[in-house]
Amino acid sequence: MDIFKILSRSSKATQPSATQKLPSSGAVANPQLFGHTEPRTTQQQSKKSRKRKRLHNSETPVDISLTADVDFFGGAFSGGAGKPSEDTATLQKLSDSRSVDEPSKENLGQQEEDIYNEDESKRILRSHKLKIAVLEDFAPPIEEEHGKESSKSKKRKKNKEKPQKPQKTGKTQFYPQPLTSFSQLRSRYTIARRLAENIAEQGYKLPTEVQLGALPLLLNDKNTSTEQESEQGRTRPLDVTKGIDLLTVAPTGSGKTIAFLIPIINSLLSQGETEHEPSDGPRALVLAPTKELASQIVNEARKLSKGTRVKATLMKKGVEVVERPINNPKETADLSEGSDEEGAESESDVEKAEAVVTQPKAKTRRAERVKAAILVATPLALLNALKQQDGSTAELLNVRTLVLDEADVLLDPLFREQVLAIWNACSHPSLRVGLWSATMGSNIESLVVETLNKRWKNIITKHPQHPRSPLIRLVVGLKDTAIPNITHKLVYAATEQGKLLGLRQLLHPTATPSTEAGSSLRPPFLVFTQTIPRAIALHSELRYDIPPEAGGSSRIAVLHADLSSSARESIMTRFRRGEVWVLITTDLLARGVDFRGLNGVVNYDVPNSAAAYVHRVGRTGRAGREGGIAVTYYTQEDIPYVKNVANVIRASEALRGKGEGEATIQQWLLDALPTPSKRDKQQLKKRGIEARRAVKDSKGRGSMRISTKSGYERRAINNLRGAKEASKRREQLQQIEPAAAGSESEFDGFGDDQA
Ligand SMILES: Nc1ncnc2c1ncn2[C@@H]1O[C@H](COP(=O)(O)OP(=O)(O)OP(=O)(O)O)[C@@H](O)[C@H]1O
Repeated sequence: MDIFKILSRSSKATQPSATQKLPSSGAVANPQLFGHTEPRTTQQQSKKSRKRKRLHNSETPVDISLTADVDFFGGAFSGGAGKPSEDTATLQKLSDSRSVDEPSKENLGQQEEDIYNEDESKRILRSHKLKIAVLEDFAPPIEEEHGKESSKSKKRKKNKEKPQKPQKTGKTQFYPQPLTSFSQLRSRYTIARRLAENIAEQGYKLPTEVQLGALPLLLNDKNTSTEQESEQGRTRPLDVTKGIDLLTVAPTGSGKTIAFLIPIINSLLSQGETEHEPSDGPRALVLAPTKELASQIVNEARKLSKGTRVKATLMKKGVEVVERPINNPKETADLSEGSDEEGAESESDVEKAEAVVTQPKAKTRRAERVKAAILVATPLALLNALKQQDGSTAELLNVRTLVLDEADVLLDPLFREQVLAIWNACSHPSLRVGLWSATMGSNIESLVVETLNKRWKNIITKHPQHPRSPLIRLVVGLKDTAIPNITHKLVYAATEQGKLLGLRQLLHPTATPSTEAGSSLRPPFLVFTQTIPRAIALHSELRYDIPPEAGGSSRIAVLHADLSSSARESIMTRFRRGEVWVLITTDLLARGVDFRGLNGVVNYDVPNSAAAYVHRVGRTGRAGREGGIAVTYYTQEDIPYVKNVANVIRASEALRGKGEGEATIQQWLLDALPTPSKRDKQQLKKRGIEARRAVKDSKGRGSMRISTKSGYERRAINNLRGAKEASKRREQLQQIEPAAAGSESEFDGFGDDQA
C-alpha cells in the first residue's frame, strides 16, 4: 500500500518517481558521514600501506581511507554476515571468556597487518572528522617522565611528600589507532567470539566515525599510538590501558549506542565467572532521559549479548537494585560490605550467610532484585530505588561503568541533581564514566571535570595509591551541528492558523502541489509541539484528516509523558510497525529514539534551543541514510528566537557543501533575524515561547490555540454560542418562573401549630 498515494487522495501527482529516494527505503551501504568520498585508487593504495608494523613513523604520509565492502573477520567469513566459514574455525574456538590480554597466535598475525603508524592514524582520523583531545591527564609531568627534571619539577619534588595531586595539562590532541573494520575487534582487541558474531548478525559492516574512534579507546587499546601532541608541539605518553573517562560528541544516528555497549559487554565477558554474582547488583549502569530511549538501549544490549551470560535489564517500578532495609539502614550497609568480599569459605562468606539468616524478613524489602549485570534506567526511577529510609542514597558498590546517554540533558538542571546523586552512589574507585551526546555545551564539560575532581578527592583519602584515569574528549564532525544529510525547510507561517494549514498541506500535498515545504515529505513522520496540551490539541484537530480507506484516525497518534507506560509502549510499537504514520509528540521523543524508516520531522513549534533542533531533526537520516526532511514552521512570535535554528541549518548545509546559492537560509535572512540575548536563550530553553504555554495570550485572546479558525471567526462563533445559551437560559427561566409562582401560591405559610 502506498501511504503517500492514499494520504494525498490522488494517484496523479503522488506517484513516486523512479529516481525518488526515501530515507526509509533500502539498506545503507555506508553508515559513515564523512571521509568516504575519496577515490578508489587511494583506498587501494591505503591497503598496501597498512602492512606496516605498529608505531613506525613513515617518512611520507600515506593516503588512507576505508573500503565500503569490508570483509568480516579478515576475509575469512563467507556466505554473509554472521556465517563463519571453515577457515575461521580456529577463531571460533576462542572462548568468550578469554582475557583480552591474551591474543591468540593467529590473531597476532592479523594484528600486525591492521596496525597503522601514527601518520596513517592521523590521516584516517582527520578524514573522518574525528578530533580526540585529552581534557585532563593526571600522569606525571613530561620532564619527570623523560628523566630530565626542570627546576620547576625539582621544586615540586621538594614539596612532594603529600598525596598524589592531579596534574592538569590542558587540551592536547591524541591519535589512537582507528578501528577501520569490525574484524579488528577480534584481531586487535580479541573481543569475545560470541559478541563479534552478534555484531555481524546485526549486519553492521563498517564502523561509523564514532565507533572508529571510541572503540579502540574503550577497549583499552595497547596498540594505540600513546603519544599526545600538546599545544606547544611536545609529545608525552598517555596510558589508556587502565581505562579512561570519555566524553563523546557525535552526530545523531551515528551509532553511539553500540559504541558504548560493545566495550561494556566485552569487559563483563572477559571477567571470570566467579567475579560476579547476580546478587552483587549491576556492574554497568546506563542512564537515559526517557523510558523510550532506555528500553531501546536494553534491546540493543540484548542483541549484542545474545547467547552469552551477560544480561541487560530495564529499571522497572517496584524492582530493587540494592538490598534496602526498611527499619534499620545500618544492617543492610553491613550486609553489602560483606557481600563485596571475595574468596570461598572466607570469613565474610560466613558473615554473609549469618547475616542472611539473622536478618529479619520484615527488615528487607521483598521486591524482586535486579540480577542483570547491565542496568538501564531513567534517573528518577533508579534514584527512587536507591533511596533509604533515612533519606540517604544506597551505594552501588559494584558498578564499574557508568554511561550517561544524552549526557548534556542528563546534566542539565532538570535531571542534574538526580544524576549526580546516582554518580556519587557509584562508589567503586575504578568507576569509568562515559558521557555521550550529539550536543555538549562547555558548561557541561566543566561540570564533568568538577565532578570527577571532587570524586577523586574522596577516592585518594581512602585509596592513596589509586591511579587516576585520563579524561578524553572525542568529537565527530562539527560540534552541535545537525547531520549533513538532512534537507531543511524553514517556513514562515505567520500565525498559528498558518502552521495548521501548512501541516494539512503536508498531509494532503496534492491540494497545493507547489508547496515548497510539503512537496516531498512522505509518511511516516514525527510532528513536534512545545507542550503536551498542544500535542493533544493538534492531534484532536488532525485526527480525522486521514481518510477512512487509508486507516482513518488510527494512522495518526499522539505520544507524551502524561500517558501511561503501557499506552506509550503500544504507540511506539504501532509507529515502528508502520501502523501509525504520523506521530505527534513533544520533546519526549526528541532524543536518542531510533526510527530507521522515518522520512521526516515537522517542528510544528520551533524548538527551545539549537540543541533541541539538532536532536529533533536527527530522528531522520540515521546511520548515514539520505534524504530525511525537516520542516520547521515559525510565526511572528518566534521571530526573536528563530536565529538559533537558522544558524544550525546554515552550519549543517555548509558541512554538506551547499553554497550560498542553494542554501535554505540566505544571508539576508540571517542578517535580518534578531540575535537573541543569552538571557532570552536561557528563558526560551526553560519555558519555550511563553505565549504558547498559556491557553490564552497576553491580551486574553486564544490566538495561540491550535485551530484553523481565525480569532475573528472564533469570536463570532463564541458570540453565537453565547447568544444561543443565553436564550436557552431565558427560556428555562420562563418555564421555571410560573411553576415557582404556582408553588409559592400553594404555600400557605407556617401553621399556628408550627410556630
Ligand atoms: N556500524 C554501523 N553500520 C550500520 N548501522 C549502524 C552501525 N552502527 C549503528 N548503526 C545503526 O544506526 C542507527 C542509529 O544508532 P544509534 O541509535 O546508536 O545512534 P546515536 O548516535 O545514539 O543517535 P542519537 O544521538 O540520536 O541518540 C541504529 O539503527 C543502529 O542500528
